Amino acid sequence: MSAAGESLARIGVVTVSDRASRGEYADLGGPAIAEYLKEVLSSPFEVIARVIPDERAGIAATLADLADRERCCLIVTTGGTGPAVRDVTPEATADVCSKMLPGFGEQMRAVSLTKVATAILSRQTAGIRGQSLIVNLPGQPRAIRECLDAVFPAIPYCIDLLEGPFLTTDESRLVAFRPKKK
Ligand SMILES: Nc1ncnc2c1ncn2[C@@H]1O[C@H](COP(=O)(O)OP(=O)(O)OP(=O)(O)O)[C@@H](O)[C@H]1O
Ligand SMILES: Nc1nc2c(c(=O)[nH]1)N[C@H]1C(S)=C(S)[C@@H](COP(=O)(O)O)O[C@H]1N2
Repeated sequence: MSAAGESLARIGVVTVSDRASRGEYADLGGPAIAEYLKEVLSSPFEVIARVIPDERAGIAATLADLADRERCCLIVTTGGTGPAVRDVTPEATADVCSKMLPGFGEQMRAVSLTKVATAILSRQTAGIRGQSLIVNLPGQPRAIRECLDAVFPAIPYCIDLLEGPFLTTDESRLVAFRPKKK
């Protein structure tokens, strides 16, 4: 609990990139996700960040650890969603989830396609493991904001349904959608 009595949300940020994990280039994706969360969320949260190679078993183990041991209510990945041989983030996500939420990928691709024709190449998806929502984003750092803006309005309510922390947003930046209670 924070000083204000609100529970501190833990959010996992996973960069899946062979080259960033080897230090061949600086990871711009993970910090861009953390920056986005700082801009949009008005409730307290902390980020638990990982940078890992495009290995299916390692990605699955990282996602499971962030969900089960680190108790992250939300885990956002970047990279490894495309058609290349080593792009296996959606498969690793499905490996550890009990339910998939295909609407997230559909919505992110629909919005991204208005910006870039190659958005069709991303197989990005989302799913639930225990009380964690896992959302995939493409590796291009510039895709992060476009994709998160497309789906973030639904994320706080999804986390409510998983009985996680009550996330609030800076409404001058992004309005979260919660159906009215009857
Ligand atoms: N985390 C990152 N930080 C900075 N740039 C990135 C990152 N991930 C990807 N990129 C950039 O976006 C491009 C496309 O991303 P993609 O995930 O397809 O990379 P890749 O070619 O599979 O290589 P790698 O897995 O080594 O990042 C990369 O070639 C790189 O220029
Ligand atoms: N919004 C957005 N979506 C995007 C892109 C982008 O630049 N912006 N890049 C596309 C490209 S070029 C690829 S190959 C796929 C998969 O990228 P990944 O393998 O880095 O996850 O995401 C696509 N989706």
